[in-house]
Amino acid sequence: MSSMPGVPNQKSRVSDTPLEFIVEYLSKAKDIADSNVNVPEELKNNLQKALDMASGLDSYLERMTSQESEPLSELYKKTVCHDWDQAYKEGKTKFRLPKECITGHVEGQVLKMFVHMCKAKRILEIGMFSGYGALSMAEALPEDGTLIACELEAYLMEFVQPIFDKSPHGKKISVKIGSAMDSLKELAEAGDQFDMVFIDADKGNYINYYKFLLDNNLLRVGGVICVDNSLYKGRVYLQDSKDENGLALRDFNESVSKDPRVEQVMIPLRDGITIVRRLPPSLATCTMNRVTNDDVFRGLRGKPILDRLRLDGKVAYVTGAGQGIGRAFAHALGEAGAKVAIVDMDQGKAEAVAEELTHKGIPSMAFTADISKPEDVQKMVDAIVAKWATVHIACNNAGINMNSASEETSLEEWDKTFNVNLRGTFMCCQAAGRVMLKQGYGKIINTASMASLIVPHPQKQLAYNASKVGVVKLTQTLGTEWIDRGVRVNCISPGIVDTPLIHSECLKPLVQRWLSDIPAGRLAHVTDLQAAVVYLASDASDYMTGHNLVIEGGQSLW
Ligand SMILES: C[S@@+](CC[C@H](N)C(=O)[O-])C[C@H]1O[C@@H](n2cnc3c(N)ncnc32)[C@H](O)[C@@H]1O
Repeated sequence: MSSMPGVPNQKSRVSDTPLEFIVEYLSKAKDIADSNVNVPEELKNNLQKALDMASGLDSYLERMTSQESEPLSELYKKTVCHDWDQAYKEGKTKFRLPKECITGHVEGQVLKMFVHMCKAKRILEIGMFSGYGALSMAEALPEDGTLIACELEAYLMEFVQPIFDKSPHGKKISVKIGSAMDSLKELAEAGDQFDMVFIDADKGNYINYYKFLLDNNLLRVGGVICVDNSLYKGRVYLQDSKDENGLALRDFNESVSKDPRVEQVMIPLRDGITIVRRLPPSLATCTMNRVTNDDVFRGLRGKPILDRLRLDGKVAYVTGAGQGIGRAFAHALGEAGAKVAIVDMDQGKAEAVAEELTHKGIPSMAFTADISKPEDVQKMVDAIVAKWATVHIACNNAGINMNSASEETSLEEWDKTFNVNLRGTFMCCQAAGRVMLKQGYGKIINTASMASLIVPHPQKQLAYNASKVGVVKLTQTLGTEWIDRGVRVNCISPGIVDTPLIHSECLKPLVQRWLSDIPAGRLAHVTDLQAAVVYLASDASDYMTGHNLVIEGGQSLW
């Protein structure tokens, strides 16, 4: 943080960290050395170097750390400028609150990083004070994330709320006023659980908070507790220390270091911050507690269910990925960890979507192909194998739909539709399938349609409907023929998807008609289909093959 007029900087606001003490002692030693002619120059020089080294560290950390947000900066300023002694004298606070206990810029950023790194969605803070740590962590929470802050002093709520209200992240925070232990009991009673907890309240109770969190499952397995002040002014390791809080923290640190339920590391940041991670239950405790230690308990191959949906290291392609469903599939596969080749007839669109993925840090490539042409299909698979050595996931999504009354459907329209929708999909299955059969592993996901089950109306689309029934039969046949060689083939049948085109004036009556046929009361969004493609592409669906996964808001049931 750059120092603001009238606002003390980090150096003057923190006066009790081990580093600050070292600076103070070095400074005193240097003064004594300088005033004594008998002290050798070399000793004075070394003292100066040690002093420079120690005193420059905090401000360097400040400068090299990302700037805080405007609301955090305002919160900091408001906190350090507030007369806390006066608030105490006027009976607004039960205790005298020292402004130095604010978490502050660097530590706030560290907490924010932890939230990002452990992808926390639910956070508990014990000891909020003026809300700097709470708002820092809330900034890193996703939109639907929540932070519950426990705070003894009701006055702090009115102090901080106006700034929480100014921040777009303030609404994620709810404050529980009262003794933190009472709040913890309430949360445990309600069966609440947290991904991350920040303990920063009365030091004597740290051990009680910690034990209660673990004994009552308030911290999920794999979750972390960040403990502030774990170095407590250095008192935890100075043998002659009599400081009550220092001794409490020393006992606390000892207890944590002996607790087999966790692993921990102490970081010498400011007054010390310990990161404690709750470990999965050990085999020994499983046997003791008569737990059935099988794949269900441990997760297949040790992976919890959401990890089994990950596609890390997988190579995928999606045809028709330049827009609509294909684009949504490509993003979903990439977000789940796969490298994705964006295949489309339109080079510009393929490149634009590949660029979107690159922007999100997903390895991708653009490839132009007309999947009704055998040579294009083979070149597509060859190009992907040349770049990424293999294909694990083939998403054959490209398709066309032309409307005409059946008695007027031309052979040209019929052939064109079948050439893309069925013949093209078959050629893609075959070209990708050959690579997959050779390596004994593959996931093919074809895009069929709800039209494979019902006859969508009132529009007339015979060739499309018939071609999509063909895609389902193609899927069922390949799915059963190839499964014993590690290749699963499934298809997704979307209902009517909401696209910009559908909103044109002339299609309005048609949309009204469709809506009355859909139990879900709305058209499908491309995002409704994303989880399905990830599931079918992942190892979680290994026992599923030849399946037609229908996602149509219930339309085919009416
Ligand atoms: C070190 S400050 C917290 C700083 C804060 N985490 C931040 O980010 O700036 C400690 C806070 O804990 C609160 N506190 C102390 N004892 C408490 C208790 N038993 N229950 C709840 N809050 C408590 C104090 O009122 C004070 O606001």
